[in-house]
Amino acid sequence: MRYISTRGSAPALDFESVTLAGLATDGGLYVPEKWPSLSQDEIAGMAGLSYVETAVRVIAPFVGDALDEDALRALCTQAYGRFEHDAVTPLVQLDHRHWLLELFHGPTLAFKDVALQLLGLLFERFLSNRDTHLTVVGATSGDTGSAAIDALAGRAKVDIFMLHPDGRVSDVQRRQMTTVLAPNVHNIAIQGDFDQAQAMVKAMFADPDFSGRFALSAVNSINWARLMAQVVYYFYAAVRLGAPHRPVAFSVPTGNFGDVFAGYVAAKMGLPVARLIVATNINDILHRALSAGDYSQGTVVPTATPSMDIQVSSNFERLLFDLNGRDAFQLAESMREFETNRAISLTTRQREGASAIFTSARVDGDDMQMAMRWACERAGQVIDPHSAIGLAAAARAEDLAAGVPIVTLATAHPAKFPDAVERATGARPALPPRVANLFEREERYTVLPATLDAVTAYIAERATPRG
Ligand SMILES: Cc1ncc(COP(=O)(O)O)c(C=O)c1O
Ligand SMILES: N[C@@H](CCOP(=O)(O)O)C(=O)O
Repeated sequence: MRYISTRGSAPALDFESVTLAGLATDGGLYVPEKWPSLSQDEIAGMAGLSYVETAVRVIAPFVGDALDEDALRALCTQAYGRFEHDAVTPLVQLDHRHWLLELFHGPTLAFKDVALQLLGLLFERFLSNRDTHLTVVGATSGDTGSAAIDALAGRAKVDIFMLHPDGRVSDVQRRQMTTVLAPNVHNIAIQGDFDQAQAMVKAMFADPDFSGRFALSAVNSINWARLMAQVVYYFYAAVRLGAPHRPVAFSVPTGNFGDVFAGYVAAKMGLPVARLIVATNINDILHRALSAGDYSQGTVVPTATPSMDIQVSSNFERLLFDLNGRDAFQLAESMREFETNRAISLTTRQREGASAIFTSARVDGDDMQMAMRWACERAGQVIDPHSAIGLAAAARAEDLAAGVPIVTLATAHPAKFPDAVERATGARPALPPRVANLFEREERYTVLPATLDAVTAYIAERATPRG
């Protein structure tokens, strides 16, 4: 399998190189040259398989000869062995139509663990044969940071520098990052928002001097391997609900468009996905783009769903590329226009292609709270505010054919957002035992202004040059 950049002027790479590279050198995002497909029989053959075996079948076409099947199985077994639920990502029924796909049973209690536990192991394996020291730079609105730090803390040949928006993540999210004191972990709180942090990360990749001195890599969903690992749970859930003989819809709380793009990839591979519902909070660039073709950056408004407080959704570029006939020249033009004007309009072709599978909904704080209360009172489930945005959007999908189950992705454990959960339901969720002493641990992080100079100087002083 080869990977090409959405902007067309970076070299095509194999799986190992694309995993280590993260972002393409032309500023684009890597996608497989061709979507692999699984036949209806192959999908039917996933019935009853464990999560690990499902992962091996879904991931194998993407890794090519970088890993043989036994090696892939060993990595998946190790990665998902750290999850606290035997099913890894269990399905929970809410009523006759609605289901929750619980993605938060990993070490840091959010869906990011599903991909990052595997990515940490892939980095280790691919670095073991190379004389390279990796400098991972990442941006987080709360969950990617802790999951990536857990996956990489203490590993040889890699340093991680994680930027989070100062004061705009929950206390649990911040402490999950800042109490990891391994010497290769560097937490930076920037005095700005997530979009500024993400823009700085991309600028570091685009700076030939900086990226020439350090072997940069990414743990955000700009890294293809992140999305690849997330495709698995769409198959796992849909097969349990009757796929390939029955189509299934998914409602996905969305920020950077990574999780829901993984659902699009599953559909491209042959999974019968009836619909992908893109659920945003009031930071609604994706809802405006999908409902009106208006992809224009607004100001980020802090909400009770901080992980979705994003107004530039990196992975939307992957969708725009695919929907416009993979025309890299046109896409690069559009992205240049976006970088200059902070706005683009979707082409008719892109809008029509998107509407064949995506719908979207903007969910405000009141509707989010109502969904949390509904889940608690009617279905006995305490859910986190991000998952509630997804559930509220799912409840609006009244036009879906009868008999199509709607699976809402439950992206974080409610205990990561105890204040918001308590406000909505009156119940304060306790931290699970694996993180119970979080508030007693020492924290370490550095606050920096949201300027590229300040952040690159900080990193350059501490990072190890490429080998
Ligand atoms: C809890 C939670 N829900 C939803 C999202 C949105 O996911 P994505 O950025 O992949 O759209 C995030 C952050 O990414 C998150 O941390
Ligand atoms: N919500 C995310 C933002 C970064 O998204 P990613 O999926 O691209 O890493 C977070 O929790 O950090």
